[in-house]
Amino acid sequence: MGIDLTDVNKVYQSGEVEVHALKNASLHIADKSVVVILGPSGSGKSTLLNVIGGIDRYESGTIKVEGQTLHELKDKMLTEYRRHTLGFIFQQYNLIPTLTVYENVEVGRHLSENPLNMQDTLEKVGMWDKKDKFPFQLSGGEQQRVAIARALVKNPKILMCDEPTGALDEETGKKILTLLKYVNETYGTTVCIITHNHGIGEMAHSVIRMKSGEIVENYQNETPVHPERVTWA
Ligand SMILES: Nc1ncnc2c1ncn2[C@@H]1O[C@H](COP(=O)(O)OP(=O)(O)OP(=O)(O)O)[C@@H](O)[C@H]1O
Repeated sequence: MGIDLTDVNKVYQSGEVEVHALKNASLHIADKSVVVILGPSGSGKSTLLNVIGGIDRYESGTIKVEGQTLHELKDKMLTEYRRHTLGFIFQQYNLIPTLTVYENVEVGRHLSENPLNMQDTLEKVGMWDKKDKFPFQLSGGEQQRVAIARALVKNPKILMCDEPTGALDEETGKKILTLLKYVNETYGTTVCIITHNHGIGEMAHSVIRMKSGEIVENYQNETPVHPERVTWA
């Protein structure tokens, strides 16, 4: 089923000024694919992720995710949708500083009716041996692994990643991308990655490029490379 957008428009009212953040956006994202969304700052990448993620409402058009039409969902159903269908990962990890690694991941588990096993999830991201540490005791790459585990433990169909490697160096960033690819292959999770780093498109099944709120390019990549081999821009 995947994700389908048809003529989606999103306008932000900023004082007197209207910002047309999405202009007639239409696209299809295949189930179980890795999608990279590229574009300059302010081009609408996060807005696209937020409307698909049910964080933000849209003015017109249609978004269908796994057969559900988002604007038809009442608030309660939209909350359920965010909890069960989606996981989110951000550039700044957003871990709770007073909770251990294990406890941070438990937050994700409590949100889901059908969570994955805690130990298995923490082992998959390579953080089981650090489960009793606090975020300040971890490197950036380790914190991002915990954030991935927190999203993953919910057993989501779709993982939305907003600049997941934005705060990381090349070596660590590629390890995180390798982990996201592993999640895609192991669990069949659709992985959407927003980035400024063009090279990351090389690992994707499809690449979307945005400019001034429009999708100006959307192509399939027939030969995705291993994340370790992407050109780091
Ligand atoms: N809550 C908001 N209120 C008003 N304007 C907003 C809001 N969120 C985004 N915008 C505007 O919408 C446009 C698209 O923003 P968006 O964050 O989607 O871009 P982006 O491509 O993700 O940028 P970046 O790469 O810098 O994160 C920008 O002009 C931005 O200023």
